[in-house]
Amino acid sequence: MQALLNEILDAVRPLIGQGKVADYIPALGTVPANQLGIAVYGNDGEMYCAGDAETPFSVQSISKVFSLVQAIDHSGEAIWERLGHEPSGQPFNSLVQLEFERGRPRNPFINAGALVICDINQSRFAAPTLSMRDFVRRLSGNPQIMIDGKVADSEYQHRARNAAMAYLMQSFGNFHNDVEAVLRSYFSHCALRMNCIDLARAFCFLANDGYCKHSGEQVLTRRQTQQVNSIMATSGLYDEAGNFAYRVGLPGKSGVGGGIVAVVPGQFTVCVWSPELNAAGNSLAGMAALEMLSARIGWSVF
Ligand SMILES: NC(=O)CC[C@H](N)C(=O)O
Repeated sequence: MQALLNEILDAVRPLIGQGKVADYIPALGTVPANQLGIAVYGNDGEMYCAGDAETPFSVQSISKVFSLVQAIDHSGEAIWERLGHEPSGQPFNSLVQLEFERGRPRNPFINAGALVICDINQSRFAAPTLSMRDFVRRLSGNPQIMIDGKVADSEYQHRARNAAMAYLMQSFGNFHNDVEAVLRSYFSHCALRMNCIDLARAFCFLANDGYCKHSGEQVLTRRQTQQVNSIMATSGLYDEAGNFAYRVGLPGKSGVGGGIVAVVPGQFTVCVWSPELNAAGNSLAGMAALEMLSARIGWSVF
């Protein structure tokens, strides 16, 4: 495995230069593009990593999985009255579908859906940002994980599009808390700084029937775990979810910080990171690395 990871990173490194680091959030635009890391964490507790696997980055939309899991844990099936679990076929920050569908987002992994999930959690937690930070610290086994205040502030300064979505949903009666407060929570989740090792560990319960070994927590039931993985498989990479299923064949979740996490149910979690994105907002070299890994090991769930 170790040799394979080194080989894959060498093979995909030449792709760096062909994508574009996200700069619509100015604090992300300054991240050096020339970085590439990968971590594979087995259910047996073995960790393999290569490249910049220990360099923290902004998890961005990968946090949408943690928010969804918190919402399922604390609000249960009722959350699906507020949003769906259908792929959107639209960019992650699209507004058009939201108006047509009367303020009910297609799924929890596009921005509108994640904002509704944060609104649901805002009603449940006295301190949503701290609850989230502590949740990921437990899941990853790393008590040093922090929220990058500069990134969160930068996102809040440039919140027009996310704010538009939230206010549109409020106009349809699908938003219950103060919009600005929920936006703050959402941005602080996105601004969590974690590295590939942290994320591979934090997602391991999704490869292990909902049980997180190192924290001793049954995070989700077996059935809920299958459901979250199914939404990752159909919607985790926005309008590129089909391409990801075709090329990688695993439940996955990406973020505009350049991270992608993928789950091999019953076996492994993988996190790959490289900041340059393709046109859909997914890590360009990261996709290629996961495709090679899944092809070489025959990991597709399909
Ligand atoms: N796809 C992403 O990672 C988007 C998250 C980002 N914080 C946003 O709201 O635009």
